[in-house]
Amino acid sequence: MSGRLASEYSSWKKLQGIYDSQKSTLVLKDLFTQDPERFAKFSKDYISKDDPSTTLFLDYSKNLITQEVIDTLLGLVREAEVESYRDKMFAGEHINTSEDRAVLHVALRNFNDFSIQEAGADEVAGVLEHMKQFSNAVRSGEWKGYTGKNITTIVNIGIGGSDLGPVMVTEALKPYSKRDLTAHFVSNIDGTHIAEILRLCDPERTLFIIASKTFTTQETITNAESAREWFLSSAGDKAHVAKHFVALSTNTKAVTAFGISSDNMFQFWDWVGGRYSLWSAIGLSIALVIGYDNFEQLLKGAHGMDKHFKETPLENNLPVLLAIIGIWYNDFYGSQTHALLPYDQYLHKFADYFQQGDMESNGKFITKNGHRVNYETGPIIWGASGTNGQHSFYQLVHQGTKLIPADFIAPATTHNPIAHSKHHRILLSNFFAQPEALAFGKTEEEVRKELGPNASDTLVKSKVFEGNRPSNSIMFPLLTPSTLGALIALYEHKIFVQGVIWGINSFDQMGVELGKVLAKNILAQLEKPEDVKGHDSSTTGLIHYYQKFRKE
Ligand SMILES: O=P(O)(O)OC[C@H]1O[C@@H](O)[C@@H](O)[C@@H](O)[C@@H]1O
Repeated sequence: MSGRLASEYSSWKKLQGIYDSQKSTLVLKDLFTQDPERFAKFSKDYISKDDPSTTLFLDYSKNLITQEVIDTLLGLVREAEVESYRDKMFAGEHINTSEDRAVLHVALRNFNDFSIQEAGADEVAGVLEHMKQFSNAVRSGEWKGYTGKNITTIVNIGIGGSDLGPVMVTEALKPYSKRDLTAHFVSNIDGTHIAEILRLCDPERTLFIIASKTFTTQETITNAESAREWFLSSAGDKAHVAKHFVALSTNTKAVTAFGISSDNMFQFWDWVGGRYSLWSAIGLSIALVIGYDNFEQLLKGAHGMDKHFKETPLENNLPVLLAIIGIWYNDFYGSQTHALLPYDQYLHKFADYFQQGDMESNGKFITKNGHRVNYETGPIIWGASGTNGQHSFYQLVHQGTKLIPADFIAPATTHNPIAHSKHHRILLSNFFAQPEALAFGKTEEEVRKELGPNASDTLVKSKVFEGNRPSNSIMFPLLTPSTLGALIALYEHKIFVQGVIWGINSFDQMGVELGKVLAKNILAQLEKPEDVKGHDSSTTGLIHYYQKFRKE
């Protein structure tokens, strides 16, 4: 991050020039015809240096790029000093400047490879050991509830980064889960969420995991208090809380005040951002569900990608490539969104997860130096698992008026090869067909040929696919814990690279604060109409409407 606005870089200006002069010739059909080597040139294999069985394959040939575009985008990466910022992150420098904090999720999965000096980095192994002991004890049945029964249900209570990561990963790695241990996740303050989950729980066999970095988040603390009240209405004695409540937090004081002993607290540190915290104690529910060894594989998979990001030249660096291609569409083509489309049911929460990961990180208009950007920053992230999306929003992706770059993600093999893998072959045939159709479309001539001479012009036109809609394809042999770790770290570092180029701080989240403050003020005014003060007429009117129906 050089301190300048991205638009001031010479490579940015050059990119604008390339876009203006070459836009009409950047046509995928032609680019593929002109260069039979295009796929070989614009695809990369990732093989983990630590564990060669962990691999990913990235095909980025179906993008509106030439070697010149890529080279110029890489020039942007250099001008923005991304490598130096990356090294600062790994060294523990306080690159989260607004909060004066290091950004060290890489330290949580380091396994002694990188030397990191920040306070707390030397405590990571100890917390992992605590997580290992505890998860083994619960899974083996050695840890008993207050009536001497095994734990069969865990309920993670957390929100945002203290929820989405554990939810996504436990879903993604279900084939590795202990099937007789049920995991629930409560996040919403809406009492319906916890009420419906508690209906499924037996107080004698349920473990509540209160996950909150700050331990002050209103939703989490309120849900945790209601869970404790529900538990005590059966257990009676407060001493039993120790067997059924644990906390994952950086705030020992608040955890103890809640009534959870520090023995049952799993620590982490202020340099772990909420949306980067699944690798920390926040991952306890993951370790409980898939077992500690698999959790460690997840960390190791991410560590392999960290090494790749840190050590690989820019032109072969997968997170860098994803980042610059994203910038090309976001800042030059004017794309507003980016779709994540995993063709893997186990990854059905992947887009939700990176919606927070990306949008909370890069949804900012002020640079680290306090200037307003004069370009677009983070895209809107959305998506759903294939093939469901095809029967819903793909219509707009194919024939709508917007350019929506997309990442298609799929495993070559499945954990569920039912019907001799027939399902998986059909799934993959769609995974291959969609990016092809998006890229190459269907011409009027092709449609006419298909429909015959009697087809009306209108019908023919409605069936034309313009094509030239870009996508990346990411494949891997099987969705294993280490592959998932590498895949998540790939996107984390993509977000990092983009943030550095845009000159913003990807690691604070000031934008979520205002809503919290306003809601607290209003909460104090909800009882009586005469208390409702200081609002616009719309907000006042809405609160008065509520007050007509208000019940205890
Ligand atoms: O883990 P706690 O502190 O409860 O925070 C939960 C979430 O709160 C939100 O307001 C954001 O700041 C998120 O980044 C964070 O993950």
